[in-house]
Amino acid sequence: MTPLQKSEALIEALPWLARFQGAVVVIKYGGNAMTEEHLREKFADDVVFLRYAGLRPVIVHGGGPQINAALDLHGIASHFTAGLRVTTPEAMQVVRMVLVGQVNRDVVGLVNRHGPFAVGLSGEDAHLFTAARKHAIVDGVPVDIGQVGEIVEVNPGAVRALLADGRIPVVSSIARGHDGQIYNVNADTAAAALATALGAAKLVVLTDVEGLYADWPASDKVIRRISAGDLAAMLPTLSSGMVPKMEACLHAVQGGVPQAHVVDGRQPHVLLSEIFTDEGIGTMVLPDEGVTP
Ligand SMILES: Nc1ncnc2c1ncn2[C@@H]1O[C@H](COP(=O)(O)OP(=O)(O)O)[C@@H](O)[C@H]1O
Ligand SMILES: CC(=O)N[C@@H](CCC(=O)OP(=O)(O)O)C(=O)O
Repeated sequence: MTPLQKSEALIEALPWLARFQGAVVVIKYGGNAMTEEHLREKFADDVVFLRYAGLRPVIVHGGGPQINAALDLHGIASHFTAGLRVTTPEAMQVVRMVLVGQVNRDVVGLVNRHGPFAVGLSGEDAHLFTAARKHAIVDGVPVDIGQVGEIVEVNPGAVRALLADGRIPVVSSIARGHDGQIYNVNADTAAAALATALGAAKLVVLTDVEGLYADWPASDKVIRRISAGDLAAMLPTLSSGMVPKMEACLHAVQGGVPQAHVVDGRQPHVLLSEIFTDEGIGTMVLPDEGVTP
């Protein structure tokens, strides 16, 4: 690249830099998107770039595959119902240990190679997330899935204080209940709840597929834009991990977040491509009035 091309690439970002100056962007970093070392470093570079560019990034991380590995090691069987891990009390201890003690630390460490930015939080801290026991709905019938929580209250004060101090909050999706128990919350759900509570300008969900496939697994045609109404109609047809993910995007947009994106975390620098270009990366969910047919 010549110096002129470099300058042109930078200046192309000007409209987005102006638009998102000071904006809070909540980034859901999925466990499947963090399996390769070189991609993890690029992800952290992107987040720090956003911070220096004047945005206020907040990371909510997952860790599904990392939890699976630890449960296997402990000889604890685990399965998913409607995209949610059935969580026994003994599995809950492992989930918390892996998310808060391992994955959170790894993400904080990657970001902090660049300076004193990242501060890790569990959703339990300062009552960030309060949850109630959630039941999965299978064929219209509520099914008990153990210590899985749905978020009933978000108290984002601690996150706001960190943002005001120029930090990058890194949040694990564990919540406390009014009943004193701890709950395992799907990380997409947690990210959407936090994006809504913070009045974020965007929710960006990094996963291991290109976006929402129109007719998965029969075809890999990616839906580029979808309205909240059309997504609500499509939800009952979705399977596995896409159920909580798309439900989360829908709730964020219905809760006032102007746009939610599902993007491919296996693509290097996908976060910068999404925020600073008009290339149509992944799937964008918009409020009903925001989608032109
Ligand atoms: N319609 C769909 N479009 C894309 N992926 C789908 C769809 N339905 C199910 N999936 C599956 O959902 C997975 C993503 O969910 P999940 O594994 O929970 O990701 P993450 O760990 O990033 O949260 C994809 O890898 C894919 O196998
Ligand atoms: C209730 C529930 O399913 N919790 C998830 C929490 C982690 C998560 O969501 O991780 P990913 O984003 O990598 O899928 C779990 O136990 O796997």
